Order: sequence, then C-alpha cells, then structure tokens
Amino acid sequence: MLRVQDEHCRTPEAQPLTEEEISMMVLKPRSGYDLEEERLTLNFQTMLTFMEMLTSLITAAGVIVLCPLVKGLVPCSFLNNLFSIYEEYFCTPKITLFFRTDCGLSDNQMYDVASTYLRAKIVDSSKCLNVGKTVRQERPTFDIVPGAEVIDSFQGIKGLKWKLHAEKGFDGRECRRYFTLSFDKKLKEVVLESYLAEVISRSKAIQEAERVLKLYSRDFVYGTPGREWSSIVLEHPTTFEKLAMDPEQKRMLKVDLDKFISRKEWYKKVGKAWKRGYLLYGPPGTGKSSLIAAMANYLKFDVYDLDLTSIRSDSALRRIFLSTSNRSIMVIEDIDCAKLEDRDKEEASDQLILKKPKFTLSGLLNFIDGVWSSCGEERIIVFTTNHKEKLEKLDPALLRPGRMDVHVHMSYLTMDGFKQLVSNYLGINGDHQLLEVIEALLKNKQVTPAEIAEELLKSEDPNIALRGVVEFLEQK
Ligand SMILES: Nc1ncnc2c1ncn2[C@@H]1O[C@H](COP(=O)(O)OP(=O)(O)OP(=O)(O)O)[C@@H](O)[C@H]1O
Repeated sequence: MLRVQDEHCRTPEAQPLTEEEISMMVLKPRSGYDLEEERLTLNFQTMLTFMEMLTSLITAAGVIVLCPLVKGLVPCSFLNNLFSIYEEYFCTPKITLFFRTDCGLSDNQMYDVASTYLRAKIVDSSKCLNVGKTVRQERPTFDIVPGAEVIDSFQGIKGLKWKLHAEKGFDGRECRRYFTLSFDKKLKEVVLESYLAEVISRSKAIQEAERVLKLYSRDFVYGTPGREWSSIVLEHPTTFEKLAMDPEQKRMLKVDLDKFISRKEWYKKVGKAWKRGYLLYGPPGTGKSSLIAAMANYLKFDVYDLDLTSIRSDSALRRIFLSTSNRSIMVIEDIDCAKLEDRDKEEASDQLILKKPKFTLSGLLNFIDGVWSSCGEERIIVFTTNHKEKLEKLDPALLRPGRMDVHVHMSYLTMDGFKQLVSNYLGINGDHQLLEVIEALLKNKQVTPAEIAEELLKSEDPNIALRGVVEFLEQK
C-alpha cells in the first residue's frame, strides 16, 4: 500500500517521518488549477504491493491500447499520464524537483534558468522544437515544447531527466508551465550541490552571450497566473550618440551612470539600496522616451514600463516590484497625469495604497526603497513628466534633494541637437549652406526634436529636406 503523507493533512496515527522517508520527499503539484505544494512520501515496505497492483493496471491498459475495438474509447492522454506516473515514481526511487514560474511573491528565476539551459540542449536531444525569429535576428532560435523531455548528463552521471509540463485549467486552456527534473535518489547530493550550480552558471553564460534587451510591460499578463510581466525584445535604435541633446548634458549623464554602476561596495557600505532615480522633464517630443532607450542600450539593462494607475493595492505593488530583475530600469511615464488621488474613490479597502490622506509620489519612492533595499541591486527608476511645475504642486517632497537623484531637463531643439539630427537623418556633418539660416531661425523658435525629425524624414535629398525645415521654422 502506498502511504501518502501530506504535511498539511497527516493522519492522527501517522508517525514522524524517518530520515529515509524525508530523503525520498518529492514536490508534486496537485491536478487541475491547484498547484499548492504537496509532500509525497513513499514507503519502501509498502511500495512493492502497490507496484504489483500498478503493474497489473498498466498491463490492462496495454491490452486496451492493443485492442483496436476499444482503442478509440480510451483517451490517449490518460494512458500517457499513467505510464509517466508509473515510470516517474515507481521504477526506481526517484527525486523530482519542480521548477515553477512563481516563487512566493516573485517570479522564480530557476524556471528561467532551466529554460535557458535546456534551450542549448534540445537541438541535439529533442524531436519536437518550437522555432522563433524576430525581424532583427539573423538566425532562428529553438525552444522546448510542452511534454518534451531532455535527458542530460553531468560528470559521467546519466539519466537526469528534464520535462516541460503545461498545465491546463478546467476550461481546457493552458494556465501555467513548469519544469521537472527527475533523477535517481542516489544522485541527490551531486544534483543539489553541483549539477544545479552548473545549470545556473551555464544559463548565465548563455544569457550573457545572446543578451537581448527586453521591454517588460503588464499589458498582456492578465489571465496569466504566476507572471506579473510579459516581455518583448527591446530593439530601440537610440543611443547616446544619436540623441539630439546638449553634448555636455549627455557627457554628464554617461559619467553619472558609469559612477552608479561602479559603486556597488559604496552603496553597501553606506547601507543604501543600490538604486538611482532620474526625473526627465520637458515638453512632449523632446526625447524623454528616447533617452530612456539610450540609457538601456548604454547599460544593457532591461526596461520595465509601469502604469501606476492599474495597481490597486499595496501588496500588488510590492509583488510587481519584487518580480523585476536586477540590472533594470523601471519607467513610470507622465507621472503628473497618473491621477493617483482618484483611486481611493473607486473602492473602499484597507489594502488600497491611495486612501486619504493622499498617496504621494515621495511615499511611493519610500516604498520602492524599502522593497529594493531588501532584494534589489543595480536598479534605476525613471519618472517622466511634461510639466515639472505640476509635479511641484502634486508632491513638492518629490523634488527635494535626495528624492530623485538626477533631474534632466529635455529642452527644445538647440543648434547642437539639430546638427545631431541632420547627421542621423541625412549623413551631413555640419557642412551645408542652409545650416546658418536654420541656426538663426532656431534661436527665436521653440521646436521639438520630434517635429524636426518629422521634417527630415520627408526626403533623403539634403537640399529638399533642409529647405523643408527652413519653411517649417519660418511658419512656426
Ligand atoms: N532628443 C532627441 N533626439 C533624437 N530624436 C528625438 C529626440 N527627441 C525626439 N526625437 C524623435 O521624436 C520621436 C518622439 O520622441 P520621444 O517619444 O522620445 O519624446 P518624448 O519626450 O518622450 O515625448 P512624450 O512626452 O510625448 O512621450 C522619437 O522617436 C525620435 O524619433
């Protein structure tokens, strides 16, 4: 007989687990939606009897499969499950590790580690692969498909069996994925102490080698249990070199970022969260989003785009921040338009972060400091606004020293910025008779880089494009 002992519902007569039983513990998800961890212990003395029963059952199942008359009546998936349960738990004493997408409040990094590690293995060992390619990628990438297995080896040890599972909800739709790694009980020490370390380090090396920046947003995560963010590859072409901005301002920003990156020990010494806050302000179309892309490209940091108005509770905000990775930029755009004070009217709940007295932006920063000081490193947070003066009214404390570390004014286009745009769009480096005319016009006009970029896009012929700019400035 199989004795199943659940940590949460042990029978009154159950004895404390022996060391042998503890070492046999595996984590196993329950069926259906409920993935709560369940400890399953197998008792050797009772296992044989059960195996006999199971063998008979499987033999019967085999007969059913072979019988063409009834074959169609038995769902294939049922038999597959039966076989894999048999093989997984009863052929040899096994340990199975589960790598699920979530890990308490945050995403489980080990799921991503496993996914990256296995991607490098599957081309040789899998029969089914997902193939993908974005416009900018030269080569396709391959990914493991649900149900596929990868048998790995390590230091002469064979039979480390990985499998990707896709779990379906009651409506038949896939609701979450997880990997399992099954191995002989004898290998427990080597797997937990050496193999997993090797998997982590290989996956890190692969990620570094094929590093693509990602843009995370929360637009598509609703209905995806276990994930707070969805991502796409960030392929923004803007770099500091391409930005139409005061050259000295650009230089200082790069120095500031370099200094931030190199000061890990300093942040530790003074007991501050290793984060830096930037406030980018200026009229629409002056390049605030472009600057964020330039910062991400410069640092090779992922970007998280957070819409604050969609967050209902303190705990949701904490979960969302905890689900972001290190070496990333959190962007909160148009902070003055967030209408944060209105949210407390929508619902009366103790959880709401925006109850009166009003939620303040500096309060949010305190909150973020708290979350990140406990678990985040190399984090940048960027607020943008078109109206700094509105922000002063909304939350004056935000602009006090020590709140946002760097304030960057994105101004209307200057001649330096214009030369940069002309170089980007027309390949001209300060050498055209219309440049002087344009310089004189720019001194008295307020135009944004976005407006001029639009004009420059109209023709690849420098004479036509620059004449268009002159006309545009004269009419402005
Ligand atoms: N400083 C700049 N340097 C180079 N290109 C720029 C700059 N500013 C704007 N542009 C061009 O204009 C487009 C829009 O600019 P961007 O979205 O970065 O401005 P923004 O200040 O973030 O605007 P908004 O406040 O409306 O979001 C960019 O895609 C880019 O082509």
